[in-house]
Amino acid sequence: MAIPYLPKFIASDTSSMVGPLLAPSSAPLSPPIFTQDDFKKAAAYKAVEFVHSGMVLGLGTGSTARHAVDRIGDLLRQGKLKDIVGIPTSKKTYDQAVSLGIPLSDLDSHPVIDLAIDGADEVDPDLNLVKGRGGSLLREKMVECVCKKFIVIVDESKLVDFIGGSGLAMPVEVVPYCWKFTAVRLQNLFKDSGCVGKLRTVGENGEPYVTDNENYIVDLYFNKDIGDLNVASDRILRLAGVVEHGMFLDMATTVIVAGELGITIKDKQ
Ligand SMILES: O=C(CO)[C@H](O)[C@H](O)COP(=O)(O)O
Repeated sequence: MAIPYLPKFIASDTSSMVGPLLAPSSAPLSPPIFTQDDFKKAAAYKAVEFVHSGMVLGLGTGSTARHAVDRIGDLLRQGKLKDIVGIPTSKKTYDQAVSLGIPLSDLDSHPVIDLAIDGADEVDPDLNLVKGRGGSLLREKMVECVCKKFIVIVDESKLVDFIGGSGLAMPVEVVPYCWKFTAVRLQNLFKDSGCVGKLRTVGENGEPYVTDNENYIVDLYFNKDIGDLNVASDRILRLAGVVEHGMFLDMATTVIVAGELGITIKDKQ
């Protein structure tokens, strides 16, 4: 279902609108120009329409999910949502939610989640995802695999023909112990797909990126389709030293895509 009225979903905050949308009505008509962040926000706001008072909510991580968490905070403050409990998927989201006054809990106290809203790095035609380029894949997967509904929010640049199809990383969280050994073993699993594994680093000195769980991330790059994703998933998870990978297979129940043509809602068949 394509809804060709993107501005409708971001109309409550016109500060993010750019170009002719802010121009006076007497200005010459020209096509509105939206930024990628406008699309992220539009998808996020649409997803928050599915949030109801009393829900236990999985709160995603990343620049798209951030808009959804902000919106939930706004609605709580305005009294339009009540009795929400948020389960954050990262320390960053925890901090954001605390700053917005969103009541928080964890999976020990709330093992079943009504709805999770999160971004993704890739979405394939079957709604399989790559997540974790923001580094939070483990907690995201723990939260999102126990939710009744999982809404993924993306701008249209995240749509791919096959997982790995963006040419960007498929992250794997590994224990720091002998990570090089694990990276080589991961790479060897997908030799036929030209797989290259690189340790994710930060800063000028190339220090390893450390996840919220004190692990490292090996980013896998493929130069072609890796085939059966469930087989690939099993092979990765069988390697000692691997904690979790960023393929979220058969988990999304709905994907909301925002782009030049408006918002599209895709439901898992
Ligand atoms: O998986 C994630 C973090 O681990 C993010 O949801 C994913 O990287 C998308 O991020 P963004 O919305 O900033 O593009």
